[in-house]
Amino acid sequence: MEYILSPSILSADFKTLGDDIKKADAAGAQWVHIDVMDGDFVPNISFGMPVIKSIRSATDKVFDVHLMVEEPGRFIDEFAACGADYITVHAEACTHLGRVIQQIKQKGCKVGVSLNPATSLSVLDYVLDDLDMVLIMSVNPGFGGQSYIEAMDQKIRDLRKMITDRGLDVDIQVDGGVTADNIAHIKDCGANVFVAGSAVFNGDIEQNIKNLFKAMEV
Ligand SMILES: O=C(CO)[C@H](O)[C@H](O)COP(=O)(O)O
Ligand SMILES: [Fe+2]
Repeated sequence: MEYILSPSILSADFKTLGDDIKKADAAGAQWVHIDVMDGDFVPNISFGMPVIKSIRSATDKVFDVHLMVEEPGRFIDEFAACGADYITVHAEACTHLGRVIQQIKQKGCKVGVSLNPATSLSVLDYVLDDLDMVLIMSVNPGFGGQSYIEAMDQKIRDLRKMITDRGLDVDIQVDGGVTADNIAHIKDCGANVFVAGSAVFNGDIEQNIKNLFKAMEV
């Protein structure tokens, strides 16, 4: 299984965003996690397509776009056009989740579905076979710098079992409160894609990434 670090630029310094991304890239982080917030699905607003389009020139690493947006099906064409490789939508935000999954696939992007901490895995029952990735939110979405919710350990274990039992190859991404202190434990629970915002961008980016990879023991 491939283990991937996806630094969340929500915690980067926006005045030197391109440089911060280049540092994360040079330190070996495989993906770039891009948090889009609409002020409706979550109580915060971040940034949108023009910023994504602009930073596309800073790196050729995978753009992992996490849409915290109500009815994201309205914007899939635009996010695909500005350089997203993965587009992840929240199950809670989609009236017609199956249709949005197909929209993302039709654009040639990898597709992820995200679940808030209180959302049951059962919403995946009839769509899991169509997915490249499931994003388990380990904080309530909207802000960086929150603490990992321990109850998500069992949810990750249950999801890994569900994927294995069905003989599927679906990545499990964990987002929220991931640090060098808990990343090995989250990996043991069954996750293989790790989002880290404050644990990457607060302080020395290269050293933080080294510490996360070392703790992950890749
Ligand atoms: O989706 C998110 C928030 O809704 C962010 O990706 C996440 O919170 C990362 O920040 P941190 O690692 O500091 O918790
Ligand atoms: Fe995120």
